[in-house]
Amino acid sequence: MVFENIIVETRGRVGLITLNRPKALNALNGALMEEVGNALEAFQADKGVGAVVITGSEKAFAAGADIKEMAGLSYPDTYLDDFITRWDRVAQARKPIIAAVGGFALGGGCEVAMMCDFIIAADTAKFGQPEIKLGVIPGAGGTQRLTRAIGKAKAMDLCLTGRLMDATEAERAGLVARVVPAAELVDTAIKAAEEIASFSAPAVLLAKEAVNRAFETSLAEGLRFERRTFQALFGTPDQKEGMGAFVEKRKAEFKSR
Ligand SMILES: CC(C)=CC(=O)SCCNC(=O)CCNC(=O)[C@H](O)C(C)(C)COP(=O)(O)OP(=O)(O)OC[C@H]1O[C@@H](n2cnc3c(N)ncnc32)[C@H](O)[C@@H]1OP(=O)(O)O
Repeated sequence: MVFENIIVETRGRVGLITLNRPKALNALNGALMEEVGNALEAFQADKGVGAVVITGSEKAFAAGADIKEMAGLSYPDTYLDDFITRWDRVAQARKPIIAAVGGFALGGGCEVAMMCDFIIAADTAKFGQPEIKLGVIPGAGGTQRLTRAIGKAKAMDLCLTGRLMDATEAERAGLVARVVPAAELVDTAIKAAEEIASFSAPAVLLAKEAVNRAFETSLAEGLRFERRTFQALFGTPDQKEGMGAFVEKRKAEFKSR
């Protein structure tokens, strides 16, 4: 598969997608997002890949949706084409995705990072939803995922003022899982993804599904889903291997079965 706006590689059992429109600070145009969706689908089909990392450049993870591409659109254009629906391929991916964010993650950039399962940020990262300065509001989850991640007060602050939040504040607020020195960003994310990929794939995918349930359903429903999923995993050879290896004081060798 040939990609023009992203670089796609595998590192061991990790799929790595690097957003690569440096002159536009990785502004997310239709072509780039189509390529990201296609790369994720290819990684989904590849049994050798257990987790994915999406990253950008040192200066920008992504400075948002491509304003130049959107500027001339009318309401019927945006409503009928609904281009952001195509971005949902990130949120709908079944394998875990880590966003490794350095530099700007603004507007759609912050939203794509939030579609991933967790964010590891460089100490240089800056997050924001500055759409208000463009006369619009976030359109790819910024008012919803951000509010669930950091709460109403901070989400309102960011969406209404358009101010940026640095990595320390983002970690304190709960948007970011870890902050690391910029030089260690991609290696740290790949190491975390490698660790995830070394576990039992059914357990990993179900853990992702169960955590996501917490955002979509009541506590009682979520707990029921978690309990049934936990119980079902006792039907897998990997549960026997994982617990057997602990008892026998050896490293588990999961077969994803
Ligand atoms: C998802 C939805 C529905 C909406 C959105 O995401 S709306 C977009 C939200 N993002 C923004 O509003 C950020 C826009 N960018 C900036 O404010 C600045 O570029 C910056 C603060 C991130 C960086 O400023 P800096 O002075 O360091 O760099 P620039 O000269 O401004 O940018 C370099 C180069 O990149 C182009 N660029 C940057 N962001 C975008 C973008 N979102 N869309 C299209 N192009 C972008 C910028 O125009 C410049 O290129 P040119 O010199 O060729 O114009």
